[in-house]
Amino acid sequence: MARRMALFGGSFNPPGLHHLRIAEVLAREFDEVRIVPCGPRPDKPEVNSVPSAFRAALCDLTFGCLKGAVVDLFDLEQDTFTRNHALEERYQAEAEVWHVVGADWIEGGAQHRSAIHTGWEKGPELWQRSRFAILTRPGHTMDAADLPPNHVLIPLEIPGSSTLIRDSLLHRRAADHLLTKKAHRYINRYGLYRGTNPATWSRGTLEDLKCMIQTDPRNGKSVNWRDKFQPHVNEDAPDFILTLGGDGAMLRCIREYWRKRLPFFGVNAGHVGFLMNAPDQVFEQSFPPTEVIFRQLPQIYIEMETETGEIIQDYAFNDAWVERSTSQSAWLEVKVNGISRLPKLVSDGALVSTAAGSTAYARAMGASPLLADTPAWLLVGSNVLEPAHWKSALLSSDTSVEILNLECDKRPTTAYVDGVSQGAVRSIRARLSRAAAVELVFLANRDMAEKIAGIQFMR
Ligand SMILES: Nc1ncnc2c1ncn2[C@@H]1O[C@H](COP(=O)(O)OP(=O)(O)OP(=O)(O)O)[C@@H](O)[C@H]1O
Ligand SMILES: O=C(O)c1ccc[n+]([C@@H]2O[C@H](COP(=O)([O-])O)[C@@H](O)[C@H]2O)c1
Repeated sequence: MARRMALFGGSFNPPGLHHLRIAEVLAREFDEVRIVPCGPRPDKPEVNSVPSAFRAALCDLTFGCLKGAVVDLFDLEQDTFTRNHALEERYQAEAEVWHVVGADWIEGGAQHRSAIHTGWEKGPELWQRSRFAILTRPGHTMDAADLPPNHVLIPLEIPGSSTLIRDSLLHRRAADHLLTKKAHRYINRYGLYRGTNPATWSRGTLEDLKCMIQTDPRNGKSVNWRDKFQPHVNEDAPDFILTLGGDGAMLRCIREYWRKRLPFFGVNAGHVGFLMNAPDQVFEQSFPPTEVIFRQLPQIYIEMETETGEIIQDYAFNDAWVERSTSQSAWLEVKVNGISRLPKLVSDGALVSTAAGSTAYARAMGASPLLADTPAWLLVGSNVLEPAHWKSALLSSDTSVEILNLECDKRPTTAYVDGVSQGAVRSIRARLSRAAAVELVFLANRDMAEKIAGIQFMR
């Protein structure tokens, strides 16, 4: 029998407990539930009220632990709305696709006047030929004559809507019974849906919370520290991730676990530890610390074109770069927002870095470090021969950058993402991600801002 996929699209603005309950029922009925939060949509302008990165995190936080559920962040990352007919085409090679909709979408179906007929692209055609999983919904009576030809009925009595959640949050009414605990905590941290601009950092606490621990097996100090923190571990339901090691260990940990959307609290067992907290300060107070600062930091979204023309996507927390693979210097072209700004860059390579990563390789290559919440990122050349004296550029958050190898055969280049080799590439395209962000946590009096001050004023 074919694998059956429930395609559960929606604005999930925000995703609530009602959505999770629905997804749990779907996960019992289908082999997979593919959850697709939509990007900007002409029929739902309110989805733009909260930046996509927050909506993406909330979807991961709400559905991430549900077995059989997969959250597809494509639309949020690409800032688009993929219509259901296109989603069906995208997924049909993987499974038999069933479009999930609430009963509100099929009212008037018998007269070919349902919202699917009138509001979906190719609606009438899909109505006839596609498969639908119809959810009964309190407040919406369902007439059997309105059902589409190929359907399964999922009888539910789950009250709730995102409109109600948004309204409760806006008017400062309790919403904890409408959201998962993790999503509620996250919404409060960044002041989402309050009618004001969301924050990118906030003060808070880790007190009484449980963690999962990641150590660096090659770092004895980090492995020895594990026992100290063992009483605070709950591997099954952690509230934050405790990383013991250096910045490299933190980068590896972020690469592996960022989709858990849990805050990362690092304790430095390495050298620089820019992404980490200092061990003496952590050990001198109770654990988990009562006063901390949470910072939501964007990742870089990267598309790399390999030598065979394949496009590979990835995310970088600190930086991504292209480097010469042989003794020949690299000849690169750099385009910014599609405009060729450096038609021929002769160098060892070129790097893009987030503000959070600006204290690492970007700084070593001569760029100024940026405060972590600077709404900007960096492009930096490595050992630049031509154009003489060009070193780096500060980029605004909505800038896209393309680095192209002008002589792939004679002067091959390799790409690196957060220090991990991605093999030979012809080009990379990069911009700040709209869907991938990471939360780092610092002791309140030793936050990242304080560390930057230390670098800038040589302390
Ligand atoms: N309580 C519910 N019972 C059954 N179906 C629901 C319920 N809430 C939402 N749905 C269905 O889930 C899908 C995604 O919903 P969506 O994200 O738009 O949620 P919503 O809570 O209805 O949002 P909003 O209130 O912003 O319109 C839609 O097909 C919708 O009909
Ligand atoms: O395909 C379309 O043109 C189309 C237009 C509007 C809505 N939809 C789908 O309808 C579903 C429910 O949407 P909503 O508004 O309740 O979030 C969801 O899967 C959307 O992708 C689809």
